[in-house]
Amino acid sequence: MNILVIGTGYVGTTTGLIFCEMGYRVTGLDVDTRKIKALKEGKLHFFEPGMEELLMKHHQAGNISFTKETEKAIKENDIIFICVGTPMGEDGKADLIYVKNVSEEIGRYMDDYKVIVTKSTVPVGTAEKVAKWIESSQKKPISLDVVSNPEFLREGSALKDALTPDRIVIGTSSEQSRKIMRELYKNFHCPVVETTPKVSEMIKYAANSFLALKISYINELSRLCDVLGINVKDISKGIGLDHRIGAHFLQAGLGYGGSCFPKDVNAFIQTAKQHGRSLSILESAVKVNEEQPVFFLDKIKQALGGTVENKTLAILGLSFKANTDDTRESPSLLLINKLLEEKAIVKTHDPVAKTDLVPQYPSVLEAVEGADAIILCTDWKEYKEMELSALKAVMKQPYLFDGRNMLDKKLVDSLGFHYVGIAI
Ligand SMILES: NC(=O)c1ccc[n+]([C@@H]2O[C@H](COP(=O)([O-])OP(=O)(O)OC[C@H]3O[C@@H](n4cnc5c(N)ncnc54)[C@H](O)[C@@H]3O)[C@@H](O)[C@H]2O)c1
Ligand SMILES: O=c1ccn([C@@H]2O[C@H](COP(=O)(O)OP(=O)(O)O[C@H]3O[C@H](CO)[C@@H](O)[C@H](O)[C@H]3O)[C@@H](O)[C@H]2O)c(=O)[nH]1
Repeated sequence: MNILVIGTGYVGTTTGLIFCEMGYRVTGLDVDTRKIKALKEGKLHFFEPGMEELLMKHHQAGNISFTKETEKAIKENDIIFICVGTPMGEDGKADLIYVKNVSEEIGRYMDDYKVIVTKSTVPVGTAEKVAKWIESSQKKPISLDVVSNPEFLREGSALKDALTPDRIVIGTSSEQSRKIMRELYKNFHCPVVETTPKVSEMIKYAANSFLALKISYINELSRLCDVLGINVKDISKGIGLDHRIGAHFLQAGLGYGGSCFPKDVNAFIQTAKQHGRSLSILESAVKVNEEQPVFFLDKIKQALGGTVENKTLAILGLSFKANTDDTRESPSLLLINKLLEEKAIVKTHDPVAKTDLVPQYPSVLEAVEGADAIILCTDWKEYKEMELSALKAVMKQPYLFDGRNMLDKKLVDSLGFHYVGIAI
């Protein structure tokens, strides 16, 4: 069985590589010339720990190849994973244009039975649409099955998440494709949920939304903790030890960002609306998430005498979380824009992510030089290990705002800083 992944972004590339690890021959197809050129040389076009090494290994062994030749790639492969983007449309719904385009290409070029697997995060009912799009562009009827097999990897730990997942969800109504999917995943040691495409599609949205909800819950609690003089970390620990609640995704901060939670929570809300129902609990989670950077900005202004105008502020961290260069929906960029609106002078640093919004410096020391305050926005390990005394020596004022609650307040204060976290 040969595997084709369509879309060589985070999900497509990871999916391709994990199946190489399982002994399959994989082709990656993309319309982006720059990405394909890099991948063909064994180079990764995004930052993800450990992935470039694995790519090089399978590239050199001849297990993975990359192409822009759609027709040939579709004809030569039996199992096709759709891994294209499903960004948020203007109405908050998932925009399925890339999935539709790919489906029509598959229909146009397939010449024997194929299993089409949607790895992209797609709304309930999309598997049926994909089948219709494919069938309506076939020159003559050729059988196919569409399987929903959502991806649960996190950026920054993509390989580990994809190679050792908590579960695999396979949604199909055909016995033939179920057998093929079982065979594909036979060497994974985790529970496999076999279900219908609709259930599978909904599981993905329900999981992401639940995690986003957990984050918004602790973030809203953090605002109450702030006025009550309670350290929110003590609350996270105290409730997280209850196994029914669990300690994960209870870190208060600047709010969730990234290419998934914001768009998926919104799309799920829209799915409910389309069917005459509401997901009001998720609407609240979105509102809390939008308010959280504003809450933090107010704390910053309060500490700096009521305004940030003409203050030099060093933003540390641009990516939406550590270990990725992805800045999509990053709370850091949101905060930078708000600070610029309030006429602050903003400088920045990130170990890998880039921005054109404000001057970016190659070292933390250069970024904080002459600053009135450091604002920590991303939980990079190197920011936890910064030589704070050396930074203080080059700053105008020693303010440190920790938007990720990642430093030890007592220690930072003892070095002469004025430390402000999120309810800490
Ligand atoms: N990024 C994540 O951590 C993650 C995790 C789980 C699920 N997902 C979901 O997986 C999907 C893909 O996410 P991503 O982050 O990998 O997206 P991405 O934007 O990084 O990559 C998508 C790729 O698809 C390519 N593409 C678009 N149209 C194409 C076509 N007609 N033919 C060939 N290639 C085409 C694009 O050029 C791009 O390289 C989304 O639905 C997303 O919600 C993402
Ligand atoms: O306690 C926490 C945990 C996370 N975050 C933030 O939440 C966002 C998302 O983080 P994370 O979930 O680790 O990253 P993603 O790579 O976006 O992964 C999510 O989105 C993917 C795409 O759908 C799913 O596959 C993953 O299972 C899901 O965790 C980031 O801004 C984090 O800083 C917090 O603020 N507090």
